[in-house]
Amino acid sequence: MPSSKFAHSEKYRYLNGFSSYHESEAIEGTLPIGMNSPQKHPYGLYTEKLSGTAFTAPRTENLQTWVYRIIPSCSHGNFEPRESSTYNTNPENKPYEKIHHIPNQLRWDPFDLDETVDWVHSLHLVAGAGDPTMKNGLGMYIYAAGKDMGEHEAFYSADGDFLIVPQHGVLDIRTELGRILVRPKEICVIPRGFKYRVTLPEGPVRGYILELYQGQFKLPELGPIGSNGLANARDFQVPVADFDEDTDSEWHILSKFAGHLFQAKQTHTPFDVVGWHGLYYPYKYDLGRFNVIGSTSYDHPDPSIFTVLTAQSDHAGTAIADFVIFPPRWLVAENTFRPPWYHRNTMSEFMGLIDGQYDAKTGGGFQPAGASLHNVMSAHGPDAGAYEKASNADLKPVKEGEGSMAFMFESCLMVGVTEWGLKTCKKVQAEYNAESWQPLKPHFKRPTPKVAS
Ligand SMILES: O=C(O)Cc1cc(O)ccc1O
Ligand SMILES: [Fe+2]
Repeated sequence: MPSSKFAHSEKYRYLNGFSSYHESEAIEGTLPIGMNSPQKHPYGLYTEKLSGTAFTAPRTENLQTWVYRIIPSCSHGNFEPRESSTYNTNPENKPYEKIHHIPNQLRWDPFDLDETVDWVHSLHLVAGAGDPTMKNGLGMYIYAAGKDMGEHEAFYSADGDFLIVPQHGVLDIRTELGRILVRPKEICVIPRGFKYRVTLPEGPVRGYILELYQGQFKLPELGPIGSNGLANARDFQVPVADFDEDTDSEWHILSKFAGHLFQAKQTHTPFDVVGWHGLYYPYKYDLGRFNVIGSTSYDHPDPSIFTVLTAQSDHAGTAIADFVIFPPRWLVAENTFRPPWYHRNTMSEFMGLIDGQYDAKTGGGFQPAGASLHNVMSAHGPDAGAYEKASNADLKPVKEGEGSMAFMFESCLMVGVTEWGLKTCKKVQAEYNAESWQPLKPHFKRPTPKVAS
């Protein structure tokens, strides 16, 4: 259930609605009426447009936002490379970052907190496919930070949309369009290009990110479910305009561009948008508001019923990235093996755990802040302990996963693991398969042949 702690507060105010046309003005009269680009703005603001899709994208896909700001974004010094020998999140950039494509099931112990770095330097690419320069594929990151970004620093990614899944700690994200506070069991999407500054009001943070190099996240179709259910559009929250007037200080704009870090200086804050309107914006969502649908008769349905957001490939029904959650829910299916079935999937499945336990794994090896990857056609399913438990369970209604939240980044692409993900982080569990599935015993009993009478 959604929790009351997610109530509104003064500093963070939101507009409700996914895919809605939104508008917000911090000073009344900022947004021109009946036009976008007045010759002279009444308050002396500059008009600027941020396009999230091609100008000519069909109306159903077209995303853009008009901002009215004190100084336009283009007023800055040249971008220079920063930390060019160490900062690399481009999965195709093989001379710097080796990518391993391996069919083994992989599982990681919880990733460490790192209090020495800020948001920008906290990003570790663990796995990915495709290439941001070709605008195809996705990257999966772990972030772990303990420092606020510099007081006069802002960051943006030109490479893709960030879907941020906090596991520990609170992110205070000041974006060009307004402020967002994100806590564990909430998520946030910062689309390509938006500048933001992350501070940590409650100390160290850790979590997961899916960076989508192509397309956009949408709500999944509901088909026969009807017009409500899963993540409901009105529960997505978009920040309201909130600006500073600062045209004196030196600001550093950090850009993640083709997986590398660049920096430019400017003498004004990028957080100077007095009003905006459009369809392209950052947003957050409280996973506690997800309306879970499940089997009320028999059998375990496909996990697609738990899809919060999907980014489709050009082939309808096949996702470059699905963001799927496993929230607390009632299990009532009769005469049914209730955990996930054993399976092999043409899609790759990267999983993380925000809190609690996941029903397919009893051995304690899949822990909050850890992860697993079951790549294209890599066989997986309940571990031996989970199999024993579920195949002998008394099938009364049970509340599964009270207090827990696992999630999956599912992709149609074969995912490569970075050198950091496979080796440097030192979290890969060598015995994952040996401990999980090799203990599975045969239970086969040949039926006694019928004797002809
Ligand atoms: O493998 C997993 O644990 C994820 C998963 C869950 C489920 O309920 C059905 C299929 C599936 O891949
Ligand atoms: Fe699976």
